[in-house]
Amino acid sequence: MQQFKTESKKLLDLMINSIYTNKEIFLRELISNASDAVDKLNFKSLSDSSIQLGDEDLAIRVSFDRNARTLTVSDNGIGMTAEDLENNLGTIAHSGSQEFKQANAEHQGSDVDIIGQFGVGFYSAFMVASRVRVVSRAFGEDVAHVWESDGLEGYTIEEGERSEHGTDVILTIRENIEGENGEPGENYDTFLSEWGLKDLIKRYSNYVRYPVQMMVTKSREKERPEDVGDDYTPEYEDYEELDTINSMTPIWKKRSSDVSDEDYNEFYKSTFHDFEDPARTVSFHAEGTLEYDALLFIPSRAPFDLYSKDYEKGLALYSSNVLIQDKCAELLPDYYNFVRGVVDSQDVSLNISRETLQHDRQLKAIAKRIEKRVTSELEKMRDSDRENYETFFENFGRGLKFGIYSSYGMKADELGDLLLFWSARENKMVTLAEYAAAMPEGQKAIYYAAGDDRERLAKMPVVKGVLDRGYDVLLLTADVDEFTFQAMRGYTAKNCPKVYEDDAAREAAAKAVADGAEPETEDRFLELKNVATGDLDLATEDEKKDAEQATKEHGDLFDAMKEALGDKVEKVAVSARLTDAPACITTEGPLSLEMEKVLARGPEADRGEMPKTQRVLELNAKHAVFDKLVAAHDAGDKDKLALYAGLLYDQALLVEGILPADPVAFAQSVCELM
Ligand SMILES: Nc1ncnc2c1ncn2[C@@H]1O[C@H](COP(=O)(O)OP(=O)(O)OP(=O)(O)O)[C@@H](O)[C@H]1O
Repeated sequence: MQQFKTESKKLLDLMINSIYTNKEIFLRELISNASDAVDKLNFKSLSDSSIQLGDEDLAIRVSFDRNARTLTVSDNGIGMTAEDLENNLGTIAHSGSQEFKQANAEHQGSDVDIIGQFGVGFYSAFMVASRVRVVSRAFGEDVAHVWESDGLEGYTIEEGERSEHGTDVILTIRENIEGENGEPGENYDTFLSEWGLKDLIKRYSNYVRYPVQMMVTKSREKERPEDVGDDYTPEYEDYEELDTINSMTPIWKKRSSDVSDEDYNEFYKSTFHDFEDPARTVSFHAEGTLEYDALLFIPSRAPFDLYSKDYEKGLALYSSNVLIQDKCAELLPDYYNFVRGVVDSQDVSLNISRETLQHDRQLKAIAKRIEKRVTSELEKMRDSDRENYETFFENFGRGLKFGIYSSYGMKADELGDLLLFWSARENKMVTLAEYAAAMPEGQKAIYYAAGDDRERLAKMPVVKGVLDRGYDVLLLTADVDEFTFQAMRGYTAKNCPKVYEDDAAREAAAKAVADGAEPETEDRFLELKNVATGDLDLATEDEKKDAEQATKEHGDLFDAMKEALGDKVEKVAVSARLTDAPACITTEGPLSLEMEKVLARGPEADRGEMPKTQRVLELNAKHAVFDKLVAAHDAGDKDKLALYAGLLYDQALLVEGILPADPVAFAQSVCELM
C-alpha cells in the first residue's frame, strides 16, 4: 500500500495560520503542555516508589525578557528525550499526551487530568514567535536536548544542557506590526509584559491544577530611618517576587457541601464582576455518557446592558480545567440569558483549535439539563422565598415573558408558571395559578387591563366595573405583557381550571365526575380577557335586557354620534361594563388600545404598517350625561351632539392614557361648553 505523503511545510502553515481565530491562546496551549508534562511525572511517581516528589515541587513558570524579546514557559515535568522531541514536535498531529492517556487509561484516576489530544497545540507558538527553542531533559536522563525551529523550513535537534528534568519552551516574540490603510496592526509586546501575561494566565489557565508562577514587580515601603520626625513621608521601592498567578482549584469541582456560601459568592463576584451576591447558586455534577460539572448563578440584579444588543449570554465552558469558551451561548436559552456560570467536562469532543466543540448534540444535552435546573430553582424561589423572587422577576421577568411571546407560546408551559402580575384586588404580585385558585365559582375568564401605569389602570372605569362584580383584575404594565398573553391560550387550556357556560352546566359536569361518568356538558378553557376589549359577558339578565332596550330606543342617537365621530370609531353602543363613568373606549378584534400604543413605538410604525384598532365608544345609559345626549338629539341640535360626542370620545381616550389627536380642539371644546 502506498503511504500518503504530506507536504509538511504547507501543513505547518495551515496549522499556524488557519486553525485559531485568536493568537493569544498560544500561551494556554504551552501551559497546558507543561501541565500535562508535570501530570505525567506525577502519575509516574504514584506507581513508582523510587520517585519521590513533593507536591510543592511541581510547577510551571512563565518568564520574559523584554530586551531579548523572549518569553519562556518552563516546567519540571517528565521532559523529552531526543527521540521524543523528534516524534512529538517533529511530527505534526502526533500527540505524545494522547498516547500516554491511552497507554495508562486503566490506571488513571482523578489524579491525572491530561489535556493534550490532537498534537497541534504546540505549533500555535509560531503565531506569535519567529523562532521557538525547546530545551528538554527527560526524567532519568543525564543529557538534555534542544529542538529549534523558525516554523518554516524545518527543525534541528542537538544536545544541550539543563540542570534538571523538565522543559523550557523559549519563544522569540515577533516585532509589532503597524496598522496600515485603516487595517489594525499587531501588538506582540503584550506577550512581553507582566500584566499582559498575568491576564492571559488568569483568563485561560486559572484552573490548571499546578501552580503557574511568574516574577512580579511589587511595591513596598522602605524601612524608616531612625530618628525621623512626624513630618516624614514614607518612601517606596519596587521589588520582585515569585507569585503564583492561577487559583488552581476549580470551585465547581468541589462538592457543594464542602464549599461555603461565602466562597461561592466570592467566586461569583470576582469572576463575573458583580458587586452583589448572587440571588441563587446551583451546582451539580452530571453523570452518564456525558459527565460534567456545572456551577450556575442567578444574579441579584440585572447588569446595565442586559437589554442592549451588545449583551452576550453564555456560560464559561471548560474542558480539563482549561477555558474553551468564555461565553458559550448555546448552553443557555435566550430567556435565561441572565444566568452566569461555568460548565466543565472532560468528555466533550473539542474541535482541533480547542475553541469550540465538534458536536452540537453534546452542547444541546447539557443545555437542556441546565435549563431544567434553572427552572426548578426559580420555582423553588417563587414558592419559598417570594420576596426575593419578586425582585428577581422585576429584574429578569421581561425576558421570560419575551421567551413565551417569541416562541409563539411553545415555551408557555415551562415559563408560564414563573410569571407574576399585579393583582388589583390583592394588591400584590400573583401567578396565574394563584389568580385562578382565588376565583369565585362561575368566573369564566382571567381579567386584565394593560397600560403603562398601575395607579392609573386601577382607576379605570372598565377595571372598576369588573372588580365591582367580585372578579380580580390583573394590571399589566410591561410592553410585552399583552403580546405574551396572546401566546398563552394553550397555557390556560392546560394549566388552569375548566370553565362552563353557566352554573347548571358546571354542576352537571361536577355530578358526572362524582358519579364516575364522562361529563356531557361542554367545558371551555379559561380565557385571558382584556377588560377593555370585546364582550366581557358579565352582564346579568336584567342588565342585558336594559341594554337591549336602550339600544332599541336610542338607535338614532347612536347613529348620529357615529356620524359625528366619523372613522374614529366602528360604532357607538350602550355599555354593559360601566358603573360610574359616562363613557369608555373599548375595542373589537385582537388588537387592544395598549397593543396599538406599543406597536406605534416599534418598527412597524416606521415601516408604515401599523395595524389599527377597531374602537367602540360605549355609553353608560344610566349616567346623567346620557340624558344630555338624548336631550340634544331630541332637540335636533346636531352641533351640540357633535361637540358632546367629540368630548366624550377624547376624555375616554385620556382615561386610557392616550392624548386627544388634536389637543387644541379638545381644549376649545371644553371652553365652548363652559
Ligand atoms: N512541555 C512539554 N513537556 C513534555 N512533553 C511535551 C511538552 N510540550 C509538548 N510535549 C509533547 O509534544 C506533544 C505535542 O504537543 P502539542 O501541544 O502539539 O499537542 P498535544 O498537547 O498533544 O495536543 P493538543 O493539540 O490537543 O494540545 C505532546 O503530546 C507531548 O507529548
